[in-house]
Amino acid sequence: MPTVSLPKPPPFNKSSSSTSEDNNNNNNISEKINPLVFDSKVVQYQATIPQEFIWPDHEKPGSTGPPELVIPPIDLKGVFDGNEVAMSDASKLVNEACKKHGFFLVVNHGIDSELIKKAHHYMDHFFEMQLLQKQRAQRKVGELCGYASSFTGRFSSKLPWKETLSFRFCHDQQFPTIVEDYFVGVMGEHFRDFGKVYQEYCEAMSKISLGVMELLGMSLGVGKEYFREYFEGNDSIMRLNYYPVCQKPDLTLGTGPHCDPTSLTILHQDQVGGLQVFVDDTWHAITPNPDAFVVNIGDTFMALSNGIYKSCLHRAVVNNKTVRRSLAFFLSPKMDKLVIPPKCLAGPNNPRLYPDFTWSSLLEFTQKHYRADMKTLNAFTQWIISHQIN
Ligand SMILES: C=C1C[C@]23C[C@H]1CC[C@H]2[C@]1(C)CCC[C@@](C)(C(=O)O)[C@H]1[C@@H]3C(=O)O
Ligand SMILES: O=C(O)CCC(=O)C(=O)O
Ligand SMILES: [Fe+2]
Repeated sequence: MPTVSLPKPPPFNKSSSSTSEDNNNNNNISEKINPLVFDSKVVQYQATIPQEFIWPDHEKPGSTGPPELVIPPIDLKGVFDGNEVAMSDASKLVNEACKKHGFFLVVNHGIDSELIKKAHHYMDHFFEMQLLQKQRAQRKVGELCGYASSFTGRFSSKLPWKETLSFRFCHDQQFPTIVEDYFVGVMGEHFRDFGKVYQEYCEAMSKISLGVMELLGMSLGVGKEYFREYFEGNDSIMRLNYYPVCQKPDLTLGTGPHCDPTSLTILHQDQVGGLQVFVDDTWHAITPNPDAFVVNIGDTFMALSNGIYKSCLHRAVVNNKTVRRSLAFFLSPKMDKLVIPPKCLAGPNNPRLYPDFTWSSLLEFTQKHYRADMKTLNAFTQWIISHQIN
């Protein structure tokens, strides 16, 4: 993914060291002295958890599972068929959920269940390789695409108990095989079938995302086409999450508490369970449903809705029994797209909450200056204001 450079403001409280840093603490441990390696084949058996993976007491997941969040899944069947009543019913449910916590489930989405199964199964072709093989796709500092074994070398504390593989998808005729080409490029010809599977999966995710954008447009009263057109040429991110077994799951987190900085997330989790959403001041478990996709609003869409819809606060916990996998499609507009809410969503009674910005500038902020958490958009807003070049 090209990193689009911002106008060059002074560095964002850059530490002197070039090693890892994160916004929550700037203690810089040089990886050169004792490089921390997160090898899933090793860490799954470790009873002693390295300090860097142990979360602060107030963020630890605790040993008892939280209550389940029970919300009615939204049936997309009629919505996608143009059934007015189905669209009206669904848009009311979406409006209620997104105003409150930014999370909902969709069923009857039309995505082939065999494709979903294949997308889960193919993950193991990559993640079960030896670490050195996986590191052929190693993600570079400041970039989003590639393989990461936790984020050793990127962050210095509160490291997530996961491996990730992230890649770009463009809904654009000019890039019809971008995913397949990426994997053949970094892993070789024997990864062509792997790339084809995720090319097809991303095309399905883009299709469902644009359908949900019609629903969101209707629910906000701006009409079906407004957001669909805005995201038509989306330049999105696909991420495969692989959470190894952890012997001390009450000390660690697979993915820490955060709001996705992107616009909309379409997530499919396997049957293990571990996704949690923060609603009514408490964490709630999302019970896996193989027929449902989890959909959550991200920071960029919260800004597009002028704060009317909430970016969903969520996290993922791990367990001491079995590996967990999830497929996350992060819908994002083109890099240079300006994030400005439609005029009808801002006015004297509801003033603008966020400045105009491009998606690429927010993405770069999360990749080079700030570890995305539950305050990213406010931190980004402050950063823009404090570096305003007039
Ligand atoms: C734009 C992105 C940054 C992250 C991947 C996508 C959307 C979600 C973001 C992330 C998952 C939020 C939690 C922190 C993070 C560092 C992670 O745990 O992976 C975030 C991703 C990233 O910066 O790599
Ligand atoms: O794995 C999950 O269930 C959640 C992952 C997530 O929130 C993310 O990748 O942004
Ligand atoms: Fe997320």
